[in-house]
Amino acid sequence: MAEIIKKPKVMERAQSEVRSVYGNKGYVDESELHQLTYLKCVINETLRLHPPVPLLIQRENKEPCQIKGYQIPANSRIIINAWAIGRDPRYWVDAMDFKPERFVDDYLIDNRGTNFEFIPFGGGRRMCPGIAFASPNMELPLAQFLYHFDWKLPDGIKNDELDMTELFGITTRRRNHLCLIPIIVKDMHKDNNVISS
Ligand code: HEM
Repeated sequence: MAEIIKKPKVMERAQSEVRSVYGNKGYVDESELHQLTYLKCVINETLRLHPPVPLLIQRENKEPCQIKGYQIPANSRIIINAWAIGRDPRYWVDAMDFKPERFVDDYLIDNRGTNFEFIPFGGGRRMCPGIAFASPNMELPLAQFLYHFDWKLPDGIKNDELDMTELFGITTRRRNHLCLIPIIVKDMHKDNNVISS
């Protein structure tokens, strides 16, 4: 929500996708989530710039090995910086910009650990087993937010001035709560009487 409130065009495209897929149904459920292809790109782009587990889980190598000329002795503790990889200009055009379209254009980049430039859930045999549970749990609430409400920033805050500072740790989160104003879209509910007034 923080990234898309800063980019009105992204907000507009994501909202229009959710609203056209769910139409006058009056609510968003799991049944059509597979059709929200742009929304999935928004989530992937968010995971690229803000991976919740930025350093994955540490690995230890049993055998010595060599990677790109570096000798790695046995029993080294190896930390993989997924956060930095997701922002590396060698792998990403306009690396610091929030552009969900990059995943539309290059849809073959997925988040399942096969594209090493994008590993928000890690990779290999210890990658996150919760991915199938996590994905709809991000998609569903975000789609509901975008279907039922228009959103604006509180008075006095401009899009490009929104504080995006993060607190780093084993997991990463915003330093300050995101404060947004929801404006309910009543037309969405007219056939279903979800809103009584
Ligand atoms: C957006 C949500 C989530 C993200 C970004 C995420 C990310 C990750 C990452 C990066 C790892 C380390 C993988 C590696 O080092 O290769 C991990 C491990 C793990 N995750 Fe998640 N995770 C999420 C949600 C979940 C959920 C919902 C569950 C459980 C229902 C879960 C369960 C686990 C477990 C058990 C591990 C340890 C796996 C192992 O060491 O074998 N995660 N996760």
